[in-house]
Amino acid sequence: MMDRIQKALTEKGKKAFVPYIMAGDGGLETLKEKLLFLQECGADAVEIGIPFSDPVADGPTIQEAGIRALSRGTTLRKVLEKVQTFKPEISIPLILMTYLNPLVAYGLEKFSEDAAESGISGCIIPDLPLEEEDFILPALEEHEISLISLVTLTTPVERIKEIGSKATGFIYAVTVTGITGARNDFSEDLAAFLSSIKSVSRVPVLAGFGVSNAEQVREVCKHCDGVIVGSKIIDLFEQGDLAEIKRLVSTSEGVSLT
Ligand SMILES: O=P(O)(O)OC[C@@H](O)[C@@H](O)c1c[nH]c2ccccc12
Repeated sequence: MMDRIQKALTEKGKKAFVPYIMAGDGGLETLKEKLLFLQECGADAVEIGIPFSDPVADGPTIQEAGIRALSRGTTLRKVLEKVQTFKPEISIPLILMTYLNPLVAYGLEKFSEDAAESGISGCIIPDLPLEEEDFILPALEEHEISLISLVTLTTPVERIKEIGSKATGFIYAVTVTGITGARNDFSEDLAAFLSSIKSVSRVPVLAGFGVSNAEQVREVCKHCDGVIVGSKIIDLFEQGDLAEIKRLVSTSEGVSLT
């Protein structure tokens, strides 16, 4: 059975575009307007980052956004409470990107319950290894929250197969060896990497890390089902360039699913 995220990413018959924003960057009161704007631009889901003091996978742009958000006192609890206030206005799936620590501090059961209450459809937890998934999976499953799996260029084939057979929501294919942030070009192996994941995955495969312009969106989308764009979206919100965000998000409009 398709879960809510899978459905949203495939039902339009086009490649998916999933922007990432940092909750609390610019103040938590801007979260609603940013989400509504992205939804209106045609985003198929939004990844909401929870700021954390030791964000091991984050590049400079996301780290700085996280520091800005933390300095305004943003916490996981406040984010969930805020999202709950405008939940009826959001029709696209919201996916939380958080490291494990804030979840453990919150309490896994309580978190899953509150997240579901706020309408959260999925979670990305980059520092949770596959072998430890059972730590949180039952609580998430009970509340119909998908745990999104990450696959990187260095993930062995056998492991990709295992992830592909179990994945829910979508598979997040990390397109670079390193941290988040804009890049000029991708690995030559990118096409092969993405096709190998697609061949074993029962859910859509979305690629992220380093995608920062329309040309890259089109290029990467040739080999998978959609893209995730973080640092560039954060920069554009910082600059107040909403027109460019709209243009970038709509790039995937014209690219059909293959
Ligand atoms: O910023 P980029 O290069 O566009 O990549 C997306 C990324 O920022 C977002 O998905 C993300 C932010 N922090 C993460 C940690 C792990 C995995 C993914 C993420």
